[in-house]
Amino acid sequence: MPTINGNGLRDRARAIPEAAVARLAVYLRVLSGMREQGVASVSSEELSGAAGVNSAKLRKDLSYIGSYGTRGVGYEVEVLVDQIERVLGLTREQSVAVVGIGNLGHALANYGGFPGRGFPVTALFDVDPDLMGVPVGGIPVDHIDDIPKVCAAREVTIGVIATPPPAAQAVCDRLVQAGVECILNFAPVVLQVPETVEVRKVDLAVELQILSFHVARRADHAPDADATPAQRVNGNAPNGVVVRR
Ligand SMILES: NC(=O)c1ccc[n+]([C@@H]2O[C@H](COP(=O)([O-])OP(=O)(O)OC[C@H]3O[C@@H](n4cnc5c(N)ncnc54)[C@H](O)[C@@H]3O)[C@@H](O)[C@H]2O)c1
Repeated sequence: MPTINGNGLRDRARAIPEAAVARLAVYLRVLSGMREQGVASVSSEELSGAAGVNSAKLRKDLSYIGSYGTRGVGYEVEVLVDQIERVLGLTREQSVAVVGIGNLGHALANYGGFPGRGFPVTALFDVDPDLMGVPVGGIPVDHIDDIPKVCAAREVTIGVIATPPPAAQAVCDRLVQAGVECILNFAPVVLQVPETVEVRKVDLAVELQILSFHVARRADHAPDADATPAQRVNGNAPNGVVVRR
């Protein structure tokens, strides 16, 4: 199985489309589970089925990182995990700070799934006096004035913003001034950052709208397009006639 490393890997990583990067992260999650179960090799069909993408797309995605598999054997799980981790920059842990410890911040801080994926939450910040020093998920909440000191001491590389929208830009500026170069923003605002800083925005409402679009489009193309979803599930058209499939 051809592999690439060093500069070659970094050059290739720069050329990978954003959507493929997101799928590589999904393959990594699936492959890590397989590795835990002692699976040594996996076919592209098995991996694509488990990841929920078609196998042609999977092979194309893996070709971006120079992994083509072996006919009749497939991909070596251990090797593929290592390659994807290196392309995604996961060879060292990324320490995460969450700012805004309200409903969302509490959920993120208490979620136990991040450390195992290489993203331990190590710092929490808020402005609410009642929260200062209170442990959430085992980590005491600090005031945002302490962002520079705490982020430096805990080597924070990723800042998660879970504040109300009006506070998000100022919080982002503080994180950037503290040397944090990756921001995951949950607040529904567009953040201004220097070119050296990467921002990803999470908006569940947008995801729901995309789902809604797909459902609506599928319904438009269905033979019983005028039926309600319940009628389609039951096989009944609006006029009470049973639809045959
Ligand atoms: N992206 C999504 O899908 C999604 C989903 C839910 C919520 N949100 C967004 O996440 C944010 C948080 O939502 P929530 O329900 O947890 O709100 P919340 O009101 O429960 O919590 C907000 C927290 O931020 C703190 N805060 C306020 N100003 C601050 C500042 N300047 N610095 C640091 N902390 C500050 C508050 O004290 C509070 O603890 C909102 O912007 C909301 O719109 C996004």
